[in-house]
Amino acid sequence: MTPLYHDFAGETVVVFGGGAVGSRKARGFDEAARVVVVSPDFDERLPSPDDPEAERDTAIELLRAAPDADAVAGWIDRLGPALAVAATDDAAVNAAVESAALDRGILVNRTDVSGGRDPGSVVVPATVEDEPVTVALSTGGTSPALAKALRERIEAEIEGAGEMAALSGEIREELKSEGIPPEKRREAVRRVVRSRGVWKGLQKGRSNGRQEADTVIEEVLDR
Ligand SMILES: C[C@@]1(CC(=O)O)C2=NC(=C\c3[nH]c(c(CCC(=O)O)c3CC(=O)O)Cc3[nH]c(c(CC(=O)O)c3CCC(=O)O)/C=C3\N/C(=C\2)[C@@H](CCC(=O)O)[C@]3(C)CC(=O)O)/[C@H]1CCC(=O)O
Ligand SMILES: NC(=O)c1ccc[n+]([C@@H]2O[C@H](COP(=O)([O-])OP(=O)(O)OC[C@H]3O[C@@H](n4cnc5c(N)ncnc54)[C@H](O)[C@@H]3O)[C@@H](O)[C@H]2O)c1
Repeated sequence: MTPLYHDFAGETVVVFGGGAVGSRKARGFDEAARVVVVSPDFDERLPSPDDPEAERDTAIELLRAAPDADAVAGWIDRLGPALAVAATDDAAVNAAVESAALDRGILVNRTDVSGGRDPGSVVVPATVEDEPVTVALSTGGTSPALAKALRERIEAEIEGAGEMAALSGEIREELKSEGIPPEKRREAVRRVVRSRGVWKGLQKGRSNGRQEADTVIEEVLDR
């Protein structure tokens, strides 16, 4: 397994099966892509297709249908997804989603199998986000429960990383535009992201973090 971050902007993700797992997958992709869930019934965490009052600010579309294994390929052809998620509780339907997707060169996520995978088959990792920082982790499909437990540890570990990314990114651009030689610039940025003082300062606010960072930078640049 090789981890990659994939941009699904402008793409369609189709999820077969609207139960607990299908619902979690749909909500995991809905910020990035148009998401279509095909299922005879839908988990309560998905907006009801029959409720005129339901909030429509989500990109999730619900299609009420229960295609059998033979009909799955036709649904995939009509919807034209970049990724198909097999999340029904019917192994034959999930297998049909996988083979139809692979035949068409479409990425596929089987939620009901772990371990070895066919080429083109993807695992959805446990994810921690502190924008723009994203940590994704997988146990190679061996132990989803461990992936979740590790994700909870990392959540605490990366607290504040989003602010640090923004600050150090800004400093990097400034030092570049000031014409600081690359070696010095790299050393300054490396020290900033490792500085306990800067991390602590950022907890109090961006300007505190910036002040701490400036001290570190001055030391490196000998100014
Ligand atoms: C990371 C996460 C993302 C997500 O799904 O969104 C995810 N599973 C999560 C949680 C979770 N899933 C399960 C439990 C119950 C405990 C347990 O059984 O272990 C828990 C924990 C819990 O709920 O507490 C059950 C389960 N999961 C799979 C099977 C099928 C099988 O093993 O054959 C079964 C048994 C079903 C059954 O027997 O009924 C399969 C997969 N689940 C994966 C991902 C992929 C491998 C990821 C990796 O490489 O580690 C893979 C292979 C396919 C895929 O879905 O891509 C999400 C964490 C969300 C978070 O961060 O909180
Ligand atoms: N990846 C994971 O994290 C994970 C976790 C638990 C379970 N699972 C596996 O994922 C599968 C789904 O789990 P769940 O808890 O969501 O089950 P569930 O029973 O809550 O949901 C299954 C959904 O699939 C729908 N469905 C059935 N036949 C269909 C068809 N022909 N076309 C479209 N939809 C159809 C059902 O109506 C239901 O809404 C199970 O096979 C289970 O082994 C995976």
